[in-house]
Amino acid sequence: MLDGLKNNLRDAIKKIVKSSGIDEELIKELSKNVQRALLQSDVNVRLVLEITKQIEIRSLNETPPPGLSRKDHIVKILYDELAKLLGKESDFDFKSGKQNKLIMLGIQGSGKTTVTAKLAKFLTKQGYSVGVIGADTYRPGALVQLRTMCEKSNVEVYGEPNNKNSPDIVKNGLKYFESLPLDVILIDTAGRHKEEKDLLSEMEQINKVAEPDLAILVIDGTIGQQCFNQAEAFHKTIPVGGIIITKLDSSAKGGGAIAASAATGAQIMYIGTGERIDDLEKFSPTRFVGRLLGMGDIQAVLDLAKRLENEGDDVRLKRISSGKMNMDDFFYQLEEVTKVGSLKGFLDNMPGLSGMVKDDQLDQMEGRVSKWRFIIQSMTKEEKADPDLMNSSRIKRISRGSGWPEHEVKELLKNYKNSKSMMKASKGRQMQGTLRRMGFG
Ligand SMILES: Nc1nc2c(ncn2[C@@H]2O[C@H](COP(=O)(O)OP(=O)(O)OP(=O)(O)O)[C@@H](O)[C@H]2O)c(=O)[nH]1
Repeated sequence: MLDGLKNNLRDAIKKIVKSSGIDEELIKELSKNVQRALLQSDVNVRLVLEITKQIEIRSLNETPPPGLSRKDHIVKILYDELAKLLGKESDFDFKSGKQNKLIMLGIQGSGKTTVTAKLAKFLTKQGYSVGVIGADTYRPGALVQLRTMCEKSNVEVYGEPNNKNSPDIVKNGLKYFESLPLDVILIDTAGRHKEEKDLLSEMEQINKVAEPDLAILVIDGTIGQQCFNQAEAFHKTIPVGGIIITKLDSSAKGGGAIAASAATGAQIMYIGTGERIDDLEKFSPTRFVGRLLGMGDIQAVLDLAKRLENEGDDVRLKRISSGKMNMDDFFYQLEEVTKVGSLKGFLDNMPGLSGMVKDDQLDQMEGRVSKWRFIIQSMTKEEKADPDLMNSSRIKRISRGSGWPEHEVKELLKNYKNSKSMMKASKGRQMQGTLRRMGFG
C-alpha cells in the first residue's frame, strides 16, 4: 500500500540513521526529502510546508530525552508529526435506544456501495442491528450489488428498483424500518449525475428527509489532489462528520486522504483495503504512519521513547490505584497479563481477582481472559470509559456482537466492579507494587 510514499520516507529515514553526525544541513536535507515524498504523493502543499517546518524546528531545537540518541529523537519527531497530520483515532458514537442514521456520500465509483455493505457487516459483528437503504437510483446495478453483499451478513436492504425519486425512497425506507429494533441505518446514495450541482442538490434533499446523525464521505484513495475540492463541495452541502478512504490497497498515493480530511476538518474513520466484504479497517493514524515508515525499523525507537516518557502508564496507574479504573484500564491489565504470561503471579497480587483462582483453575482463567477480551472489544468507546452506562439493551448488543451469552457479559461487569472496589479499598498499594515489579510504571 502507498508504495511510493513509503519508499521515499524510508529512504529519508535511512539517510539520518546512517549519518555519522547530525547537523543543520542534514536536518534541512531530511525536511526536503520528506517534502518531496509528500508532494509526490499528492499531499496538499500548504500542509506539506507546515509539517516539514515543524519537523525542522523541533529537530533543531529540541534536546532528546536522556537515553534517546539525537538520530532516534529525529525519527520519533517525524513519526509524531506525520501522525498528528492525520488527526486522532475516532469511532462512531451511537446513541442507544434510537435508530442512528448514517448517510453515505461520495462521487461515482468512490466505493460507496461497497463500503456501505462492508460497514453493515462490520457493525453487525460488533453486535449492532443494522438496516440499509439503497437510494442510488442512477446506477441500475447498485441495489442488486448492495443486496448481494448484505445478504451474507443477514442485513436487510430496503430499495425500490422502479422508483427514481431517491429522497422518496429514503423517506419510505425510514418508515419501513421504523418499527424494527435497529441500532443503525445506513443510507447509500447516488454518486452519478449529469452535473455536480444536481448531485449536490439531491444530497441536500435526502439530507432534509433523512436528518442523519452522521454524514460519511467516501473518497477514492487513488484520486489524489482532487479529493480536496470534492470533499469541500460535499461538506458545504452537508456537513461531513467522518471520512472513509477506499482502495488504499491499490495504486493509491495516499495524499488525497490527507487532503480530504483537511478540507472538511473531519476525521478519517475507516479505510477500504480491497474489494472483498471484510476488507475494511478501522483507521489509526499511528498505525498508518507506522506502516508507512516501516514499523519494524522504528519500533525499537518508539519503544524506547515510550519507556522513557512512560507518561501514559503513569497516568493509567494513578487512575487504577485511586479506584477510578475504567473498562479500558481493566482491559489493559488483561492484555498485560497475557503478554507477560505470568497470570498466576499477577492474580495472586491483584485485589479482587486473587481469591478467584486456584492453581488448577489457571487454564480456565486463561480462557476467561480471552473471552472477556472479545466482550470488551464489542463495547463502544463510551461504554469502556464509563461502564456504569451499561443497561440491559447494551448488554444484549454486546452479547450479540461478541458471540458470548448475556450472563458472560454480566459476569465480566461483576468482576470489573469487584476489582475496582477492592482497588479503591486497598488504595492500589498492592497493585502498584505488582505492576512495578512487572516493569510498568
Ligand atoms: N481495490 C479496491 N477496490 C474497491 C474498494 N472499494 C471499492 N472498490 C471497487 O471500486 C468499484 C466501485 O465501487 P462501488 O461501491 O460500486 O462504487 P460507488 O461509489 O457505489 O459507485 P456509484 O454507485 O456509481 O456511485 C468496484 O469495482 C469495487 O469493487 C477497495 O477498498 N479496494
